[in-house]
Amino acid sequence: MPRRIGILTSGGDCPGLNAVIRGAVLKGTEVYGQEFVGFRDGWRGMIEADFMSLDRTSVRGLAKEGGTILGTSRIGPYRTPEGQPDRILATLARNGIDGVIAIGGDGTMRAAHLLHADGIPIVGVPKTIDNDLDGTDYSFGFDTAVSVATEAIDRLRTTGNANHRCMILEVMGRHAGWIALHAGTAGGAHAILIPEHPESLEQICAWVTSVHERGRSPMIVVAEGFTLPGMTEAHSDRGLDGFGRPRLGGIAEVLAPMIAERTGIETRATVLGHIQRGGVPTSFDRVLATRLGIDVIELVARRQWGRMVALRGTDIVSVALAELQETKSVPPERYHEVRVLFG
Ligand SMILES: Nc1ncnc2c1ncn2[C@@H]1O[C@H](COP(=O)(O)OP(=O)(O)OP(=O)(O)O)[C@@H](O)[C@H]1O
Ligand SMILES: O=P(O)(O)OC[C@H]1O[C@](O)(CO)[C@@H](O)[C@@H]1O
Ligand SMILES: [Mg+2]
Repeated sequence: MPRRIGILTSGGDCPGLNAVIRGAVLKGTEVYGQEFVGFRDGWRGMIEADFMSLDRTSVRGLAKEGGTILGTSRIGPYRTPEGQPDRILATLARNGIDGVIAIGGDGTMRAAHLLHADGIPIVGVPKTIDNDLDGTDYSFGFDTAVSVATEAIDRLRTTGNANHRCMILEVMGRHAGWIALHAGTAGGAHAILIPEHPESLEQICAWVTSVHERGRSPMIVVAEGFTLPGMTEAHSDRGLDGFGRPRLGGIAEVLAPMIAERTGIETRATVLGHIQRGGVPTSFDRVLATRLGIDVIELVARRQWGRMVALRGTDIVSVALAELQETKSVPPERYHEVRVLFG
């Protein structure tokens, strides 16, 4: 039975991370008598042996807290001499750590898979507001982000209607438009634009015009990774993230003047940004995160390294990290199901 376990949170933060940590620590300490440490700032803490002790007291009241008490980062393994697997194994052994629980998104799970293949005892817990992680029906954080984005749509509608304007809300979603799809559907958007399904400017303007002609304020929801035909990459003018990828954001500001010019309708853009990632998790996300935290301890107890806990229907199951596909995209039929309501 692994006795001392290290936990880390990696990638963007996400409401529910603390609930996972609490669920895992409570189950592990109370049921299996395990001891826990928390690596600070994701993989960095594991690589540099920068960790804090996690006991029952340190996770008290955490189910409802946003962010992560451990901190997170996009600093990863393999990039420095200390980040090589043999050095990581030696660091873990030196500190008496028998296994690692990595809570993160698709990137974190890819890194965990590589580390497992290189001999590191590691299991995964899926998190991401983007809901783009394969292998799990939903990831916690998504429901919270959708709630925040839906409220933003409701608010933009009243000001849009008062001023007879077209309103555009930009939400997160680098490769997948799940937040846009769900929030846009919940908020009754007149068009939803997602990375998986390009729409032409002509089509977008036709929807906007038809809504305006009915005397309503057109409401468009766009995911940050959406591209117009002819754009080779998602809009980015904010430099690179900690892993060297372009930081997205701002496509709504690009679209607004184009739509205004073509339709003659005054158009305003709002970029929701990190507001959708902060704050308290919804009760759905608290329950999902807590269950994943509880159940990942079973993987650890049975030394089922190289696996990730996941939601399948209403059950928590586990899947091999090796079997995860690149991105869980919005399927065409899910998009076309709501597209018939656009305009
Ligand atoms: N293929 C990879 N090889 C090695 N390390 C990786 C790999 N992919 C990701 N990582 C490491 O894991 C970190 C977390 O991944 P990433 O930044 O993609 O966030 P994520 O876990 O997908 O979460 P989210 O997308 O929700 O923010 C990266 O910043 C990087 O340090
Ligand atoms: O500003 P940061 O922390 O790099 O995060 C932005 C990215 O994080 C995500 O929200 C995933 O958490 C992506 O949709 C977005 O591109
Ligand atoms: Mg990701």
